[in-house]
Amino acid sequence: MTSSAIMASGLKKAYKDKVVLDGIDLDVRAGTTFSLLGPNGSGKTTTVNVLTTLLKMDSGTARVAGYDVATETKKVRSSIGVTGQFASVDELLSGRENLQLMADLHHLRGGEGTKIVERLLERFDLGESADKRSSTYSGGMRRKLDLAMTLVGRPKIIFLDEPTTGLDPRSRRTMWNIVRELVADGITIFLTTQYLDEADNLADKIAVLNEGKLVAEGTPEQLKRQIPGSHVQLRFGGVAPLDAAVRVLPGSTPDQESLILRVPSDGGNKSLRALLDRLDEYAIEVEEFTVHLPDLDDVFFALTGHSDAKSESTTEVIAR
Ligand SMILES: Nc1ncnc2c1ncn2[C@@H]1O[C@H](COP(=O)(O)OP(=O)(O)OP(=O)(O)O)[C@@H](O)[C@H]1O
Repeated sequence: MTSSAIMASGLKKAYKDKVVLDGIDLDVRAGTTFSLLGPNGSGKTTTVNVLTTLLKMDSGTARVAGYDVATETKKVRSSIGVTGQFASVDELLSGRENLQLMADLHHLRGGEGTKIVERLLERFDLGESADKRSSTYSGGMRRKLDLAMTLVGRPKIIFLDEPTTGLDPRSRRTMWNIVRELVADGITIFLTTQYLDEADNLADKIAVLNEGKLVAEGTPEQLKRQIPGSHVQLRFGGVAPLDAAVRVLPGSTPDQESLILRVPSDGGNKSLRALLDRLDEYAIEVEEFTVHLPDLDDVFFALTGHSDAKSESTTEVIAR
């Protein structure tokens, strides 16, 4: 049976007269990845701070690992791990020393602590640099060490606050794989991110936060289905083939300046083939053929009116 790892109802938080969270409800199933997606300043970190007991909410209720965040802070804290944008790594210490320090803080004495530290160094591929000062580590290594430090306490729920902001694509992928492994081990992940592709790749469920309110919630597929944006773009070498295509492709929208024709399509093989056959039938030459499937970027834009969330495009360009 799946149960809720995190439940929140009517979370509100304001700084003076600035409302930052305006009645947030959350239900995160145990053993899943939940992503809170939102642009800069939308309230993601504030939500994490409330749920991790670092910040008191003004009103509402929240339970994490079954404990009340307002009255059972110690129990909440012992069930969770938190890694933030500002890692808790002590730069003067080596990777091994940082991990050992965490083992000591969790009272893992002697052999047990050492065993866990060695296992984590190996798991996170930090063995070779284990005895180097962590100030010499790359951004990706530091994030990995930070997460490894969190795991020393064997948390059931991990809050990852923008874990890949500022990382290069390779380090991001490594971090994503680590997150997947943690979930496979039964850990619940609460992930905040500004990256649409990150939420798309990792999350079982996404909630979109905008100006302190949840504006949408669902699986990545459910969110994408809300936006009927799929279409094909055809670029022509001149006005004559563009006009000819408009005549034979009903529902299409031409842009005379860029010589681009936008044709509604579900993007499936069958309809793409039919479209190309029709162009061939009328001997209309196309310079470029692009399939645009709606992605979370479209969803995000439609819901928030912002396009400042970052994503890798899912647009496929087929030059003819
Ligand atoms: N201590 C504070 N005092 C006053 N305003 C604050 C405080 N902390 C946060 N805010 C404001 O609350 C809003 C939400 O901030 P928050 O850090 O939760 O957003 P975020 O979605 O995590 O943004 P980012 O992606 O930039 O980290 C912002 O407008 C921020 O300026």
